[in-house]
Amino acid sequence: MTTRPAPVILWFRRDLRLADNPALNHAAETGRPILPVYIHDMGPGVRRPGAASLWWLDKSLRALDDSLKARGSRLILRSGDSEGELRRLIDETGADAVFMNRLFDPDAFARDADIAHALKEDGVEVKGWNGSLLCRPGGVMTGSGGPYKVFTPFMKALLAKAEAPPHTLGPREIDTPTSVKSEAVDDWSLHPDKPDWSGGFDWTPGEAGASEALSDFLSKGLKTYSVGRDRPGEPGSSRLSPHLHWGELHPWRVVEQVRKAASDGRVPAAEADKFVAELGWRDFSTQLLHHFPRMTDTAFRPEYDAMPWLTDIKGFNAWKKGLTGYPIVDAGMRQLWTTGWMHNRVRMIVASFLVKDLLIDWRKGEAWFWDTLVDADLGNNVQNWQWIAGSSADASPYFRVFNPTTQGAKFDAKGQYVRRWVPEIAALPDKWIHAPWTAPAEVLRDAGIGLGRDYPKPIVDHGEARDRALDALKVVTRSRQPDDDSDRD
Ligand SMILES: Cc1cc2nc3c(=O)[nH]c(=O)nc-3n(C[C@H](O)[C@H](O)[C@H](O)COP(=O)(O)OP(=O)(O)OC[C@H]3O[C@@H](n4cnc5c(N)ncnc54)[C@H](O)[C@@H]3O)c2cc1C
Repeated sequence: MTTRPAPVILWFRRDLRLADNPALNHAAETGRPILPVYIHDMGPGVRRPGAASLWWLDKSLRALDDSLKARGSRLILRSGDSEGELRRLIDETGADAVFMNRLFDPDAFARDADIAHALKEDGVEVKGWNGSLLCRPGGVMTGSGGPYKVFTPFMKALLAKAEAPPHTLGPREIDTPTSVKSEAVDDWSLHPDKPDWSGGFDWTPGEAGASEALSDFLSKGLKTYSVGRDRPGEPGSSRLSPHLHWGELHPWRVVEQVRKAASDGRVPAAEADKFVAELGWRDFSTQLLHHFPRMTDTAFRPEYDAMPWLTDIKGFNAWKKGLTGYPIVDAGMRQLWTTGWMHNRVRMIVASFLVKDLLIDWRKGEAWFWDTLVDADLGNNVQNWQWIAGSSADASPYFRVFNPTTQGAKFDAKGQYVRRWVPEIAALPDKWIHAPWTAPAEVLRDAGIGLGRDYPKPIVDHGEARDRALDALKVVTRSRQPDDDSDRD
């Protein structure tokens, strides 16, 4: 009688795909049965996903299960403490190996290291790979051996050193023992219900949805990406962020396809390069957080923790609800709430408004984004919020204050974006769409708008708020001079 070899546990986390999945490929190479498992661990230690992320997870797990079933396998679902559930599965099945793609967020990384250490002590083989970044943190370091703190040299070094792994589709058949019990995703209540505000989430989570989004972008937005990515009223960016966050496609596949579009002459090379550079911010943010884990809660530049933030509950609520009286800010916050996503240019504008015009701590904004974004990602969210606050490593200086009116006029000149998300002022002519309070009384009357009745008057005067922010900054540093509007590039 032949005994079945001990299975390998394939621990899925934020790598919810079968193609280009190093842990899956290595598990398949062992020739042993594979136990694909996802553990829903909402315990302390690692930041829990926000509500919009859980919405995504719900759908992505179902899609992954379908893909596994098509290969003769299935996704085993367990909930509870990660180490405890892995041990339970090991006891139940006799598995003696755990393969995973690494998470690089500091808390998850530390937890996984503890789990690996403990399991190895008990004779279990534990192995991890990079399946989510162009280059694992630490893969490129400065000449003096430290982590990069400035984006441009980081990206240059990354592109010079890191190599795309070969494209793989994963095994055609996956042998998974049928006797192992799984929980049901329905029982996890990941989809919001009190209230269910996800009616406007127009996304297709999962590997197939990610491929579709990439194809769509290659044939449309990429051609004019460098300009289009800054036009919130047009579909100019890839919208790949939630797919990338959940690991539904490998970033190197994205880079390869984008570069191929350029080498085939379908898009200008400069557009492809610009896109790859933006994608690099994802690696940059993650490696920064990995090397400086305190960044999740404290300013990268510690002097910024002395900022005299205000507790402005009314202002914070107006910001969250999209009722600040600044149309581009309100449009962004409503897009976020309705769709679980916000355009990058507008993320910068609304973040600057919160941190500078309202003088509210960036951590409050980061937490709101964390709960409401389908692409909420610790490295990207924390790094970008600190970038806006001026406290990150390679940050926009604090004295650069985004002017919501001129930003709106520049990047949403015809007001398409604002009209879509702030319909109560849609009838205003373009000239006043980004500053309704400056419109003459008869223009407002003709457009049927009563300011303060149909749409709020600005909750702060931007000029005064800017001066107040710069005053507050004096607490932090007296060495910099005030400047005007900021553009990231
Ligand atoms: C305050 C603030 C908070 C943010 N929070 C997040 C977050 O939680 N999760 C997140 O994925 N992005 C975050 N971003 C970055 C950026 O806004 C989004 O990645 C982008 O809007 C996603 O849309 P896209 O996929 O169409 O981007 P594209 O322009 O098509 O870019 C392609 C990919 O590159 C990466 N990327 C692009 N810009 C950035 C950037 N500035 N930083 C890091 N990666 C980038 C993303 O993975 C993105 O999907 C934040 C930006 C700001 C200003």
